Amino acid sequence: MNLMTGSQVENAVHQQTGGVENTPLKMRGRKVNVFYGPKQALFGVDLDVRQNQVTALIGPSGCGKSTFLRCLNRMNDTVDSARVEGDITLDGENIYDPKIDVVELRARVGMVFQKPNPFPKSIYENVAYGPRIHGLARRKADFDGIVEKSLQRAGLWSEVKDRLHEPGTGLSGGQQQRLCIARAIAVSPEVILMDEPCSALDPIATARIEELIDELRQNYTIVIVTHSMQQAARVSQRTAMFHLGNLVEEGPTEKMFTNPDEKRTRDYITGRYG
Ligand SMILES: Nc1ncnc2c1ncn2[C@@H]1O[C@H](COP(=O)(O)OP(=O)(O)OP(=O)(O)O)[C@@H](O)[C@H]1O
Repeated sequence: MNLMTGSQVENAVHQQTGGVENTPLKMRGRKVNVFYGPKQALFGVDLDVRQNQVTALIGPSGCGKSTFLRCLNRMNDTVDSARVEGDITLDGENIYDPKIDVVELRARVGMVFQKPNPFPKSIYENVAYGPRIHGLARRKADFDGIVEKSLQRAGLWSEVKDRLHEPGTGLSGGQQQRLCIARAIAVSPEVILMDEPCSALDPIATARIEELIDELRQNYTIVIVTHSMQQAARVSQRTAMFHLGNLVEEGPTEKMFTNPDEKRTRDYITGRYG
């Protein structure tokens, strides 16, 4: 884990381009409990996610960050032993309501994983695949437009525009991760969930993704799990601290990193445990 001194945290927070304006609520979790078989992994988590902000989920390994993230687009449905209780809404609508179409939900709430995982297809097809299965385009020109716009937004277009029909797996790790971000963007999501998106990347590729996250929040709402305190401080406007399946506290990132209410948060961000 990366540790920060107090002044490093303050520098990172102050380098942010955006403020902590109170944008509208996008997603809301209330009394969220998650069980894997008999083992409870989350205990009554209440957390709001605000539109056009980056919310960072931090906390020691195994505290439930990824579990909470996966609740937000029902990825836990794919884990046989997982059971989710409580309320989670997207624009006020309960995403666990039986009438919700989960495939459509996952287009609205997209996900980028820890390890870049492009399909074994061309760069173009990696991006065009989602719009095709969701019926978002029919004519080639429309697909071409979506592919270009998504790659532009993911900051990859200029690097790949002359090799769109080469395999996505031939790109560097950082480029593959931006391709995965383009793939998520291609189906016009409202929220993008990122589970440690830089953990497999070198510092230069990481810096590029962090800049991109800051640009993306103009158009999307982002929730990111990270082990890097510098990253949370640099990219997020709000930070939520988890410990042993509980939400310890959440608030504006600047406050969380400079003057948290809870000792557990202070100890974690200053590297006293984790
Ligand atoms: N598929 C699963 N089956 C059983 N237990 C699980 C499963 N996924 C997670 N857990 C357990 O739930 C708890 C929370 O795990 P989770 O992965 O959400 O934590 P985390 O904070 O994201 O951890 P890390 O930082 O190490 O990724 C842990 O005790 C973990 O072992």
